[in-house]
Amino acid sequence: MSIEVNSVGKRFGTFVALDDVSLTVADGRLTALLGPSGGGKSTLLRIIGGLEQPDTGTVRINGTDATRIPPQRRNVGFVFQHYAAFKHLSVYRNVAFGLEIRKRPKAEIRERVHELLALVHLEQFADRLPEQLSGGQRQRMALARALAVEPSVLLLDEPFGALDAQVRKELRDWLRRLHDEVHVTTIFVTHDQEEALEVADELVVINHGRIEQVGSPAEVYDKPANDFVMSFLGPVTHLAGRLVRPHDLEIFTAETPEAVPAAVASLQRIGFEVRVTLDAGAEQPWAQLTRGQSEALGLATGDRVWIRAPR
Ligand SMILES: Nc1ncnc2c1ncn2[C@@H]1O[C@H](COP(=O)(O)OP(=O)(O)OP(=O)(O)O)[C@@H](O)[C@H]1O
Repeated sequence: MSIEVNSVGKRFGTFVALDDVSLTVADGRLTALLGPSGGGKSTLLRIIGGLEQPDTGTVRINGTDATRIPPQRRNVGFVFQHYAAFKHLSVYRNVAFGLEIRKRPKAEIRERVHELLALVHLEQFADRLPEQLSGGQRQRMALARALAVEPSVLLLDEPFGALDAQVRKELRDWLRRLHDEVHVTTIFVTHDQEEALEVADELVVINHGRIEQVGSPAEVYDKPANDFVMSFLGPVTHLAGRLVRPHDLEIFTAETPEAVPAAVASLQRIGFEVRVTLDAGAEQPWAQLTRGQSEALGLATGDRVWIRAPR
């Protein structure tokens, strides 16, 4: 189902959490709300889900004005960072819960729950209690539970936020594949640019209660609307007063048109990359090279080089 947010404003006291936010999410998309902490991502997600009321503006779900409809009647599924499972119920019963309270036939529930547990790769854990699962498995159970009642919209608020880096990475891949199978319109909140770039069809960059840019991961990364988006989406450095991606900065060992002279201040090897800090007088930009590039240039500390930002 499509979602239309129209001129939504929200204040907490005098603090403006959302300032005239408008956004359209197309049916079946996986959209990331990305931005720094406190920017208003969760507030926007909660307004879409009906957990929070906007002061101004409207939310339409599949063309219908849902602004005053309570969350339980919006047909949305939620997953939060700290998922509140029923501790005394098995994984199976946790996933079945929404169907049981809707008084669906037992056989239908059994079939649906097994289907969902297979989808999230938790079939063999059906009889365990939530506390007997790892953090990543618990979040997968949370997703199965949210999907059980066939929501039109899935809202995820930092669903992998509390997990370690390795598990987060696995769950990202998994969420992407799950979405390719299920196609439910999904909005997820993250402050992690890599997570957003990797998983989402569309990014919505939010800062200080405003949308800075909406676009595909490639558009937002390659054509940032402003310096904020550019800095937030990846590392940046300064050359000739401009923001430049360190991996776009070109280094030459001979004088080159449009390149400015600099000295190699330091070389630092970090995994597969080499960071070259340069001294260009007023500015100290840094470049990110592969080991191969660095070796081909034969750079050493103190060398005189010429550096250029891409056009
Ligand atoms: N119920 C509330 N009462 C008062 N202030 C609130 C309330 N909810 C949110 N805020 C404030 O609104 C701002 C936006 O919060 P929100 O949770 O939407 O940001 P966020 O971008 O999701 O950040 P985070 O990633 O840290 O959750 C924050 O400054 C927050 O302190």
